Amino acid sequence: MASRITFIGAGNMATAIIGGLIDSGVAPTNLTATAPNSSELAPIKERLGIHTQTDNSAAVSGADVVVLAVKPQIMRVVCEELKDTIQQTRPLVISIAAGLDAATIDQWLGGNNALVRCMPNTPSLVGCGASGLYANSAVSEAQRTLATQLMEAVGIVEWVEDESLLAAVTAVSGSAPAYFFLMLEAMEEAAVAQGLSADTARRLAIQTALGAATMAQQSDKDPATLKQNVMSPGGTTERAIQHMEEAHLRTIVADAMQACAKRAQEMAQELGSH
Ligand SMILES: NC(=O)C1=CN([C@@H]2O[C@H](COP(=O)(O)OP(=O)(O)OC[C@H]3O[C@@H](n4cnc5c(N)ncnc54)[C@H](O)[C@@H]3O)[C@@H](O)[C@H]2O)C=CC1
Ligand SMILES: O=C(O)[C@@H]1CCC=N1
Repeated sequence: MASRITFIGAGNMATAIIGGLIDSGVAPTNLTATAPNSSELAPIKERLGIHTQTDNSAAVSGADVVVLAVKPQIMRVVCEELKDTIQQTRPLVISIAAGLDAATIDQWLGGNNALVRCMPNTPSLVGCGASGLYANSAVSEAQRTLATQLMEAVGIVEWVEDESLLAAVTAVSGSAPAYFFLMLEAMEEAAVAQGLSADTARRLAIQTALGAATMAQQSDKDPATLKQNVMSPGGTTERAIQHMEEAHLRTIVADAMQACAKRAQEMAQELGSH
């Protein structure tokens, strides 16, 4: 991918995508990241070899793709700062902000922009990202392909044609690495309580999560069947799963994902009165 890509914001999500892009073979010199303080940018420049800038407008001039990777709460200010340059240079704009809808961001950027909304996740850093994408009507087929290539460099891509479904994507993949990290935390704590060292417990739990995810990905069997295959009748797993079902784990997960999607919708309303 020879495109010049500028990231506005150089935080957790931007650096995860940048790291994944570089690992996938994108030249660091084609990548620029911005932040208000050069003290935040210096270690990123040093570690990744990308260009860095504290001036957002200067950073977007000459870019083919601009990735808006700041917190939703400051997106408006940032867009207004970029508006004039973007109206002149017309790059493909990709917003990764949770909640904020495409029409709002487009309006903040002066209107008629080719805009993709993307909900990525932090495993992009290790090439195992999962991103949901939505394109507004100004996005060309070539730009859609470019956005797909960009995010496929760091993981899998699923397009949605109904923008409101990005809230569900946020619940099932954008926020979801945290659910699995919570599970790892809880399993480590429980194993330590049963006498294992924290190191041993963590290594075993992480490898098991990786193994289960890899099996689920590679197998032609669904997760329910794979689960059943671990459960010997009258055995240990059956007892553990019975406990989780009786504690309503499915309801807990459903409620948490509902709350997550609802928060994405609330954020759109709070921040995006276009
Ligand atoms: N962290 C995650 O797992 C995910 C985050 N997102 C979205 O990504 C966006 C960024 O989130 P994080 O990376 O977690 O936040 P973060 O706080 O780690 O990064 C924000 C970055 O924006 C920079 N920044 C602040 N003001 C700026 C300005 N005026 N101009 C340029 N840069 C500025 C900060 O210095 C920082 O580098 C958010 O909109 C969030 O909704 C989406 C999916 C997953
Ligand atoms: O928690 C958040 O708001 C962001 C969006 C998805 C993951 N992190």
